[in-house]
Amino acid sequence: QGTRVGFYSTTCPRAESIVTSTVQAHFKSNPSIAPGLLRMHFHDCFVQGCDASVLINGTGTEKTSPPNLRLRGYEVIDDAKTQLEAACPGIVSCADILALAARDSVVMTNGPNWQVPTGRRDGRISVASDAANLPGFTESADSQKQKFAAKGLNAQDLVTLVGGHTIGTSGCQFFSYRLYNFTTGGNGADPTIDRSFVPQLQALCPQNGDNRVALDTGSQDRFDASYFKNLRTGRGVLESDQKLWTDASTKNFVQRYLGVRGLPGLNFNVEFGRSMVKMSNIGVKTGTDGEIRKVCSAIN
Ligand code: HEM
Ligand SMILES: [Ca+2]
Ligand SMILES: [Ca+2]
Repeated sequence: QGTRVGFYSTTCPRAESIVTSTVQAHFKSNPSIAPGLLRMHFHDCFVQGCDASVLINGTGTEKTSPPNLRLRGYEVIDDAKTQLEAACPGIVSCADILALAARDSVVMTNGPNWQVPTGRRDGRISVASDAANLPGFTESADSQKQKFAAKGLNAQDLVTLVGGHTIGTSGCQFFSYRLYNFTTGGNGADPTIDRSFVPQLQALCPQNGDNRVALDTGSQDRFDASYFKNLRTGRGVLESDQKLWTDASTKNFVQRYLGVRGLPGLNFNVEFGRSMVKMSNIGVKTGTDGEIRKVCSAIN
């Protein structure tokens, strides 16, 4: 008894199309909800499984933990839920809405489409300290691999899923320490950053400023393999991203996405869908576990 494609086909046949049209409507007025929803699904799955625990409001819930403070797109999930409760009350879980919305977000940014198994139920626990499961932006490749392995995801899944950084932005606060006084001597920047990229990032992130900067320079709105090219040329924005090029095993997967000669090629679009299905099945509650929330921001 796990998740399956088409779980709502008889109980709420319009479930998936309602989610898609809602994401589409919000995306039209604000394209930044696409990266927002993709990231939110990842942050949900890594804490208590994909159970919408990240959506709960209140003191001390996951939402209030540092990695989740900048999540975007809650209003999209709430909007879809309102419409789904009108169409099929008590049937569609918030966890499934988020999993479907993450897929739709990738499709809307010209990425691959894939079938999302559904049937997740919503959790009743949301505790800020559990968000420590999430990898941090200074994390070594080894430690990133460990945190993914703890969720049943291998090194290929890690490289593939972090490839989600092909869309969206980061606040300067998560990488400006790499630009100023990171080392003494030279330009003071992290030596793994491409030398000509340093002044560009410094201009976008003056000391003490906090702008948002593309994680995939030159291609932040498009779901493509450009992110991996940027890792090769030292243009990874987050320290954790650039480390995927330093570590031998993760570098190998990056190179396979780049189609480096002599290595078996990998297709980013195909693998992304596969790894997303794995990620969106982490710790799922099904059957009579958990509940179907009435409102996504509160336990029933
Ligand atoms: C080692 C693992 C990861 C680390 C350390 C990491 C860290 C970060 C950080 C620090 C940001 C910037 C947040 C902000 O300023 O708002 C970010 C953004 C983002 N992350 Fe990750 N991330 C990781 C893995 C993933 C995965 C697996 C996905 C999706 C499958 C993902 C999707 C995104 C997206 C789409 C954004 C842009 C969000 C936006 O524009 O609102 N990340 N990540
Ligand atoms: Ca969760
Ligand atoms: Ca891109």
